[in-house]
Amino acid sequence: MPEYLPPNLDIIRPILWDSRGLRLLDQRLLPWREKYLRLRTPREVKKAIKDMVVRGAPAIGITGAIGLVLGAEKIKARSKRDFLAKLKRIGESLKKARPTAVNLSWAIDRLLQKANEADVSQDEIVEVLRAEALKIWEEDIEANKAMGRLGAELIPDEATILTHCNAGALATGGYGTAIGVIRAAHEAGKKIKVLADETRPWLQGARLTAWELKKVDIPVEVIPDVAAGFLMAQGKIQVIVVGADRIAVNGDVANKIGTYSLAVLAKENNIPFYVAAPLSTIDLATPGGQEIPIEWRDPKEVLCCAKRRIAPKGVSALNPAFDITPSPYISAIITEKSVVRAPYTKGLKSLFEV
Ligand SMILES: CSC[C@H]1O[C@H](OP(=O)(O)O)[C@H](O)[C@@H]1O
Repeated sequence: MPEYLPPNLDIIRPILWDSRGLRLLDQRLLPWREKYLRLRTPREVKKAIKDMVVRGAPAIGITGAIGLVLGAEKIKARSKRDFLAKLKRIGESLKKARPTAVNLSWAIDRLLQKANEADVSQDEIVEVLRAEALKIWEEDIEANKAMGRLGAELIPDEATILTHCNAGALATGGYGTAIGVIRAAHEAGKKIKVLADETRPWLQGARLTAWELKKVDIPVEVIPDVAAGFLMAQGKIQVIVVGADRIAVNGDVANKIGTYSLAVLAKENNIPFYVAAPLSTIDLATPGGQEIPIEWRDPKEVLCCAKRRIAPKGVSALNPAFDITPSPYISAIITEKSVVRAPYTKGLKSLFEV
């Protein structure tokens, strides 16, 4: 059974792919159980992304791309034109799984463009798409390691680093963006330790970041989200590094809900606030944060904790999954190419100049 995996696969593997389909580490069950779900169709992949079996901007981009390949393998078409039209419909449907992270639409559009450009037979297009999906995956791991190296230079030795949500190997193709910076600083011999916001309501920090950092032997403690400001004011945090789901061309950042509050508190306490993200998360077509679509999820995610309802029946909840941090609150954006500082529009655009 051939496996389709990048050569530089990380030790933490949320995504596995072989000729029988796609296997996803079910992140809803971590840290209690390490169980893989097998998916064979784009519909199953779309549901897995929507239900957050896999989550994190680059990881859902890679997963969406593989979902498109799974669909392409099964298309019955009368002509290449018919094949491409059916492929596009599958891609457009996958894009709708989650709206905020630009990586999902970016990855799907990259494969659709590759299919349209390929001057090969319909069967050969599937091979082209499979190769492109793997290339996206491999590029993401390399990008994480490159931004890790660049970001680690910003981390003081013996620093306590606060991070929010999970921007690690579980959220990417491997190694991580914000967690990649942390891993690189640790691997460079810096005696750092991490405070992980629990990140209500989905608890990506307490459940996923703590699980990841423990696996790679990086000291980590979980804190309630609401404790971050106090710990900053007490001088217990020297630097903050978070991931991103979409970065507008002016440097405004969409990231997990709670990020904006951290950025304002960081500025108030003169603590550097860094965003680590690959170029695939930068969306030059989005002028500013107000144009980024924010996903609102099921209120039940707020109203329940550990499968028990924590609010009285008849009381609902608001559950915005992301917020927008205006660029003036961001000290720098760490990418695989360079560390970009204000003025962000010029710096971010220059990353894409050939
Ligand atoms: C490296 S992208 C990680 C990014 O995605 C997370 O959101 P979710 O868990 O809902 O997919 C969060 O915003 C992280 O910063």
